[in-house]
Amino acid sequence: MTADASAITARGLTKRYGATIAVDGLDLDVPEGVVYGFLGPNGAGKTTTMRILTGLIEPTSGDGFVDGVHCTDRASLVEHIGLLPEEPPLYRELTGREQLHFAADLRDIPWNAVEERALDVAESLGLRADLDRRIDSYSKGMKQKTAFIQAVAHDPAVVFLDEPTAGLDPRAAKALRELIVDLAASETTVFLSTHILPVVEEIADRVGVLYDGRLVSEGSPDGLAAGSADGDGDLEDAFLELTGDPASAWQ
Ligand SMILES: Nc1ncnc2c1ncn2[C@@H]1O[C@H](COP(=O)(O)OP(=O)(O)OP(=O)(O)O)[C@@H](O)[C@H]1O
Repeated sequence: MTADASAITARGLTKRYGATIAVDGLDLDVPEGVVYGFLGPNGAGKTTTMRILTGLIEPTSGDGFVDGVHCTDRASLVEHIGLLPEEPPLYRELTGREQLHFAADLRDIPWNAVEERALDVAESLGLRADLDRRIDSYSKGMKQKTAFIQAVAHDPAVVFLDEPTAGLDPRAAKALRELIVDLAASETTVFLSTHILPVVEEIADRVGVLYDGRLVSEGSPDGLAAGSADGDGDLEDAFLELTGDPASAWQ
């Protein structure tokens, strides 16, 4: 199979853990320069999908391409992608600035090639003044900001974000949403996994809903909401209908 023009393509992507099928024959086509909201209930397979597409684990079968690079070609993939995982890997004994240097080094990118962009993002998130403090003195939100900067500083073609606003105060969360929209406006593709549906309604161009490892619906946030049973529901109504019986959903 060859890559096509999509930023992200998956064909029959499958991941099994023993008897558990975490991702089950997933087909995806994410166009370039969009914010793609990747939704699904706990255990649906979102993290597993992102781990496959970012080369952290290999699929059991099927293919995935990101910016034209096969997901098992980890060495090539690294310059094309940025990843903010659920539990960001940060070295507590480094300062924020040293951590960002280190992340650039890992990609073989000189710090001066990413410095301006990294500092701009730090400024937008209100972290710039704290960059010379050690990470072990950072709050949860400050660590999250550092991890986000680390994911985007090298200007990758595709950024994978897992709950990027976790731990951020309302001002920082707003700034981060604006940064995500700016990324897409500059042709970066943002693959956004979150349970915060209003964020998806606000900033996603397309939404895919995963359930039991399968894509059960895809479209614009408005399109999905309009597809809910009464036709005038919101994304939450559509999500609950697509992923279980809304009458039995916890209120
Ligand atoms: N390393 C692993 N070993 C065994 N099972 C796993 C492993 N990783 C994930 N799973 C299983 O795969 C399924 C999908 O998990 P995954 O973490 O991808 O879901 P998720 O959609 O990201 O969930 P959440 O919203 O809770 O983060 C779950 O049944 C989970 O228990």
